[in-house]
Amino acid sequence: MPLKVNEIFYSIQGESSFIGIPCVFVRLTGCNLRCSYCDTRYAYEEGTLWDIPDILDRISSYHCPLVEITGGEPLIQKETPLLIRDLLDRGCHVLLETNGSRPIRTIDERCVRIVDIKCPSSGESRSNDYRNLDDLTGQDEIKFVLGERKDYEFAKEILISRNLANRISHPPIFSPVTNSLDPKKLVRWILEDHLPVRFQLQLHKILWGNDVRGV
Ligand SMILES: C[S@@+](CC[C@H](N)C(=O)[O-])C[C@H]1O[C@@H](n2cnc3c(N)ncnc32)[C@H](O)[C@@H]1O
Ligand SMILES: Nc1nc2[nH]cc(C(=O)O)c2c(=O)[nH]1
Ligand code: SF4
Ligand SMILES: [Mg+2]
Repeated sequence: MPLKVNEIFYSIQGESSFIGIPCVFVRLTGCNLRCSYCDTRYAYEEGTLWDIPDILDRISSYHCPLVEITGGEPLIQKETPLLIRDLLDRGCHVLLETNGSRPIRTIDERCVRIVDIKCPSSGESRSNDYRNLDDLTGQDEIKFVLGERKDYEFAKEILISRNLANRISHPPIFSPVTNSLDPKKLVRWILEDHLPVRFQLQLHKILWGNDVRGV
């Protein structure tokens, strides 16, 4: 069965602990959520059907060992676990960016699963499936994208009550919604509360601008 693909491109990883490393991105079409701040609405519908061998060929043409599967929401397509397993079997280092509403346990543990926990201002915080937290391996990553103070309080509460910093080897990531929450404000809050998190900005947007696709 084919996968619906929005875009495949080669860029600098702009998020996660892999920030700054060359990476091939496979952006899959379709999403089950509608976050208020989503910067990838063009991936909700647009895309073409690709067989897995053709995706693998395109990826290998970039001669890059790091591959990220993103979207849209990658876990709503049935074939995504197979694509990821095939990439891992070929020796790729694979990252999965997921909204955390679908079970990550369907994905090979050799893959780094980057799980977003949606905050109130996204309008999708009821979609979080917290059972995913029990399935994290040490190399997986957790991320909060924050639009306002209420989101920060929400993320802080989950961080502490669910002991997130001790479930994974990298610090959980706190990022501001780009061009919405003042990044300096977020940094001040983190420092005031001495939170064991990693503040992060979307590097690709700093480099190339906000609405540029394929970067
Ligand atoms: C476009 S989503 C695709 C993967 C998956 N649907 C998810 O939400 O994690 C990739 C990442 O971009 C983040 N993101 C989307 N719009 C953003 C914005 N305006 N500012 C900052 N981060 C944003 C999401 O929270 C997510 O961590
Ligand atoms: N350069 C770059 N890095 C990214 N990291 C995660 C992205 C995503 O949209 O999931 C992304 C993206 O769209 N571009
Ligand atoms: S889950 Fe990801 S792709 Fe879907 S609407 Fe939210 S940010 Fe956009
Ligand atoms: Mg993006």
